[in-house]
Amino acid sequence: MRLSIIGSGYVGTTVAACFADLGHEVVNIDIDEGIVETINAGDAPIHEEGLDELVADHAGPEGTGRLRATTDYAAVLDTDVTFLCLPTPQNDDGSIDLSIMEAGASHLGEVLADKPDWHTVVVKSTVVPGSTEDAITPILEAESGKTAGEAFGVGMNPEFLREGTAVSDFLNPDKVVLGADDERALADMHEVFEPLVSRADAPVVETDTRTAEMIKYANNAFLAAKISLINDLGNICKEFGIDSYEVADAIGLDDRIGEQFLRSGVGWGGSCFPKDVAAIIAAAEEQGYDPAVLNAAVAVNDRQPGRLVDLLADHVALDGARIAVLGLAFKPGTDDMRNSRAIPVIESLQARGATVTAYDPVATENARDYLDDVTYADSAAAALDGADGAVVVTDWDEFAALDDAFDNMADPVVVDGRRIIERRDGITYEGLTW
Ligand SMILES: NC(=O)C1=CN([C@@H]2O[C@H](COP(=O)(O)OP(=O)(O)OC[C@H]3O[C@@H](n4cnc5c(N)ncnc54)[C@H](O)[C@@H]3O)[C@@H](O)[C@H]2O)C=CC1
Ligand SMILES: O=C(O)[C@H]1O[C@H](OP(=O)(O)OP(=O)(O)OC[C@H]2O[C@@H](n3ccc(=O)[nH]c3=O)[C@H](O)[C@@H]2O)[C@H](O)[C@@H](O)[C@@H]1O
Repeated sequence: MRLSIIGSGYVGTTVAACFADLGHEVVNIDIDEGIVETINAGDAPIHEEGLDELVADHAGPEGTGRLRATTDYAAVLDTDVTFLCLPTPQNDDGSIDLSIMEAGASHLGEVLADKPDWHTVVVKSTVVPGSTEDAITPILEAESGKTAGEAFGVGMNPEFLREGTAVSDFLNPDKVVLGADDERALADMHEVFEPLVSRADAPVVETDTRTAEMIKYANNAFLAAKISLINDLGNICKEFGIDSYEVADAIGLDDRIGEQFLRSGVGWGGSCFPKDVAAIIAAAEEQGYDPAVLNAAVAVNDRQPGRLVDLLADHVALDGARIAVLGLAFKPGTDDMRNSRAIPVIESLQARGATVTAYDPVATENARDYLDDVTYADSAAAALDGADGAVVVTDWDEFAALDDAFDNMADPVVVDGRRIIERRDGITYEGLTW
């Protein structure tokens, strides 16, 4: 099929490259000319394992030609289905900010006015229940002068990929959720996903758009709350001198609990859990419901960075100290700094008079946009050299291999927020929840 993917960020680029790999003809539309040029040169605009290869295979000079990028929305006219993969950030009060989606829908609607035949528009961005029906569809209708269900169809297809493993998550989904209030839109979505579903043998959940929207929030809120619960329990373990990872390993054997997402530590960050939990809380409150568990999940998450710094302060006088921060990205495998726990950790260290030398294998450039007065080291060993203490914020594998580097610290105190460093002789080691 011929697909247009609007937005070439983490989701849009991954989805576009994977659909091209599955045999579709795909055009990526983004307002950022740099991103468009990068894709057309055969390179991935973001750091994701396997993405460079896919973009090179299909958009590069030697590629199949099944993937290209443009800034021109008119490219939609030569396609059958459009996916909206635009950002859905939060307002100051935590509620969803749909303005970018609305702007995208408006451009798309203008173009659809000139489309002679049927077209299906699929909302892939994470949007609160009712957004597709009440906000996006009316804009498409107003700008195109056409009626949804007659000239074009609208569907909602939430995305569950994780950053760092985006390509493999997209190609091996646990489920594919197809939300539509229109039979033809649903049929188009089935046709788009057919090569993926048959290859991955993934279950398909067919539902209406509102339920599809809610499934996405329920999925993220459940996972975020699961981490906050294990963090809460981990904090209790720490008070008792118990290793929360031993406890987590045991409870994870209960199928009803499951072993995944039980890694306690400095908490959840990233571009989605924080904003999505905030958005569904705000949406629930707007309906007059107080989501007590989700509010508690946020409260526990907000406390973990401060607990990490407090633990370091138990061993190191922070005022005037130089602290090494290992890891900046919100999780390993990505250069994404959005809502990284490194931000509150570093700000708290600085507020307490410490200076910070930080190291991350890939996120340093992005970190410069989020943090002030940080010195960036070229390696973990260089960050640790002469430091008065260290905290671990991201569980990059390479930190597990550190050994002699700790010997060069002025004071070898290591507070681990991710359980990646092994206890060893010669260092004072504290785990956040163990
Ligand atoms: N990042 C992730 O792992 C996941 C994100 N999501 C959801 O997917 C949506 C997109 O997220 P990301 O891909 O992370 O966003 P992103 O910020 O990485 O990328 C968005 C892209 O849209 C472009 N853009 C902005 N306005 C535009 C416009 N009017 N027309 C065309 N392009 C425009 C930007 O230049 C950027 O390249 C959000 O709703 C997010 O919650 C869902 C699952 C996973
Ligand atoms: O909606 C989204 O954008 C995505 O949000 C998350 O994916 P992502 O944010 O990329 O990363 P995760 O692997 O879920 O990690 C999120 C945060 O939780 C933390 N985490 C994760 C697992 C765990 O056991 N403990 C823990 O603290 C990570 O360090 C990270 O800061 C979801 O896992 C995806 O299914 C979803 O599509």
